[in-house]
Amino acid sequence: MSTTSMILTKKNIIILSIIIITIISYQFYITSPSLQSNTITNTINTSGKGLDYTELLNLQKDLKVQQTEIRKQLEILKYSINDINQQQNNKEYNNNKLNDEQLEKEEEEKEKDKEKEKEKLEKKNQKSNSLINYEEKVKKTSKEQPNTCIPIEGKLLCLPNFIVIGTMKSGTTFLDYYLQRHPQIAHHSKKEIWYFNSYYGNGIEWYAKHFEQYSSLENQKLIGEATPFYINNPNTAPRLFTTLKNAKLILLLRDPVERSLSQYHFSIQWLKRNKSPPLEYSFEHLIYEEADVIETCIRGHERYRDAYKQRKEAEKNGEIFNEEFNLVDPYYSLHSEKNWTFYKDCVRCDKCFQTGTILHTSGHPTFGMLAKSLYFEQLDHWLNYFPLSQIHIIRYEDIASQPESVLSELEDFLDINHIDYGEFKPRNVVQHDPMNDEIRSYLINYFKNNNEKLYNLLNRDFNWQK
Ligand SMILES: Nc1ncnc2c1ncn2[C@@H]1O[C@H](COP(=O)(O)OS(=O)(=O)O)[C@@H](OP(=O)(O)O)[C@H]1O
Repeated sequence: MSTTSMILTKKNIIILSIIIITIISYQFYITSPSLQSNTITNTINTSGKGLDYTELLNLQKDLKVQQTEIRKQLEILKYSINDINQQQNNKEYNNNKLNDEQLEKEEEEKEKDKEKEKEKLEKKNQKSNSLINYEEKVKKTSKEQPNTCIPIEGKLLCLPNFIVIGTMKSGTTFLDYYLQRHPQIAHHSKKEIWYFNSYYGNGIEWYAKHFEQYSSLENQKLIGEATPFYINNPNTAPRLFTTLKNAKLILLLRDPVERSLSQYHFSIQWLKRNKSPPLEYSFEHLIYEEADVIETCIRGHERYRDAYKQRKEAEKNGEIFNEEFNLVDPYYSLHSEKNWTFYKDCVRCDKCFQTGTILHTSGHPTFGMLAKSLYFEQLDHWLNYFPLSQIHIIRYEDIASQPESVLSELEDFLDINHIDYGEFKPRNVVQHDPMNDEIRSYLINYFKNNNEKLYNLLNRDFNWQK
């Protein structure tokens, strides 16, 4: 029972008692012998005579009747109070009973929950124990470099222990082709899985299923893949770190001037292959345009950030701000009709102001011909997650000219045997004319600073065009 209803009941009792007492008193007053006796006394006093004996007897009789009546009423009142108290007690009892039952139920449910938690924990422990066992076993069997394996439905799915993270158009297909021929390296279903940049949401099991798996851990091989777009996607490094923080990383870097041109010709082919409209713009046109966008969108980010803030603020206040925003954004009006997400992202979201995000914006294969070649900025971001000692950097020009010695060094890095790969043939070649001198010197100049920074960071001269 709630406190309020208790108070109400007590209040009711008091009110009832007052009413009954009032009624009785009133009755008593009307029939009161004292009232009569007052009259009698008055009579005695005024007449000067006393009452006779019969009158006194009658008075006494009346008094007794009144007394009995009062007693009766009091009895009734007592019963009523008892009754109310009884009812109240019953209610309290019932409520207590209900509370007890509820408490019992809650206790039971708590117990059940505890049991469930216990079961879950036991299952989890069993799982992690089996993982530990597997890992221990793999450690014993594959010497230096244990695979990261996950037990799924009674089977063990093993994940890469090395990943080629970039960069696009730097001989990644060539490298992957020969690594796949090494007997200590497991086969994959395709070179580029795009898990850490695009398909992360598909889950680790999806990723693991792209690699050849072995029933016996004794035969376990090294596992690897090569997605050139990992390096320029800012999400990849943190995702890779949380999933495979011990994976060995391989990065191919090519003279950025040549890399940009290679990407341009790749784009022409890609559009043809995908039956898209052909590229209307020359290499030069796109290079100058992108340089302009990078300058205003990344380097001049403050101006855009302010415009973006203003726009958000206006939207919050229910204002329509597109007109004004477009005025401060020359690229939006210039490129909106092309529907290229590169420019839209640049002017419309603040995440593109982080260096790196704009570098991976997809939507068109020509995007980032310059940006993808700014290696220092990309690597700088990766070094927040992986130590340099974990990243084996290969100069494209070296693998192109002396593949044998480059692969031999890589075998050492991966801790696998040296093998004879036979004859080397270029892979993924796109025939194209060289660039003209004007754009070449523009590009050499464009990449100069960034290249210098890279050389300093790695303490290595890549000897690219100066
Ligand atoms: N052995 C050898 N020697 C010299 N050059 C070679 C070799 N193998 C591949 N290549 C050149 O590498 C370019 C393709 O790089 P990728 O395979 O990384 O491209 S992709 O990002 O996977 O599309 C592509 O460059 P371009 O021809 O300039 O476009 C290939 O010709």
